[in-house]
Amino acid sequence: MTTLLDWLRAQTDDADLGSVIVSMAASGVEIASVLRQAAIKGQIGVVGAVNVQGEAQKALDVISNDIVLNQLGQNPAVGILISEEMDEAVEMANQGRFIVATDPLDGSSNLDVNVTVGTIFSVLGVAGGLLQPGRAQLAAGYIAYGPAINLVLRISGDVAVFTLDDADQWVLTQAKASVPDSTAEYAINTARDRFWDAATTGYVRENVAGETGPAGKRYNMRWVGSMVADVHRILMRGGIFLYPLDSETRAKGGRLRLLYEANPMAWLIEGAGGRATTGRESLLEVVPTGIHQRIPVILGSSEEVKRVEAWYARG
Ligand SMILES: O=P(O)(O)OC[C@H]1O[C@](O)(COP(=O)(O)O)[C@@H](O)[C@@H]1O
Ligand SMILES: [Mg+2]
Ligand SMILES: [Mg+2]
Repeated sequence: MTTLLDWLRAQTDDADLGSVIVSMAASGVEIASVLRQAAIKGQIGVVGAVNVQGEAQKALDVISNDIVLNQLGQNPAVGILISEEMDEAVEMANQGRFIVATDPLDGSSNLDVNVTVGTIFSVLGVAGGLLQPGRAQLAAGYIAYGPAINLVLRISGDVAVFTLDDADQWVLTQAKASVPDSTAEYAINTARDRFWDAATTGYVRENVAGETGPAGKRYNMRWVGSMVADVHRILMRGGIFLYPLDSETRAKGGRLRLLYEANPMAWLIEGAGGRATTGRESLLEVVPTGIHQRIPVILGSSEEVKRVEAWYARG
């Protein structure tokens, strides 16, 4: 049995970097426990309400953020925390060498219906400043809270998958996740069809045409609505995920966040042999202009991502 600590020791000589990942993994164990019992404790679907003990109830997004803040606050290696749930970057008292950017609870609209959600994180060096391109990441990962609880990690080599056991230990269950180059499965919110640009519309129409279209094969569509769950499926068996720029999200720059959704997922997908783009440039090359910047995201099996890029290159 290979544990998370065994794997970290083999992956990096930097014990501080390893400790940041251990802190995120510990946050995941705590968040998993909160999610398991949230309905019992009346924490599902209520914000600003008061529970039976008369305590103010906090949304699970906020509870998850507090857990990460507390775990990282105890780690001397962490200098700065950027979170979807906090307007400003927080300078940690320890003034450590690492920045962590996190979406503490991704897919939270799925909580009410007991569908997989996750925690996403990216690790950068403090010396590079807050606005570093994804290519500068030192490590990235996510925790998927599904039927099994998985921690998926990449430092700079292979993408590894761990599963939480009954003793709250992370056990390595896949040493090298690999995204196949080709796929017949795509993920996009098709209810946004009327807002799409020509490239997205063109690509999806070809897929819907299946074996009668230019792709010459039948496709299937899957959309969980939790990026973590959709990306996990792609890491496990291939596929493509699209949250493109559309006429409704254009003014904001997209839907998903660059620092703590797009970049860590792109880092993992590329590490597993896949590809990640905005449609017009490599996601990992984008230099952020703000910590909560949004970005179009297209990632997954390389042949499919290249097909979308070809559509964008047409105009
Ligand atoms: O509501 P839509 O258009 O299906 O968007 C779903 C996307 O939004 C997200 O839920 C955004 O994440 P948060 O839940 O962290 O805000 C992604 O996980 C998911 O891919
Ligand atoms: Mg999210
Ligand atoms: Mg979130």
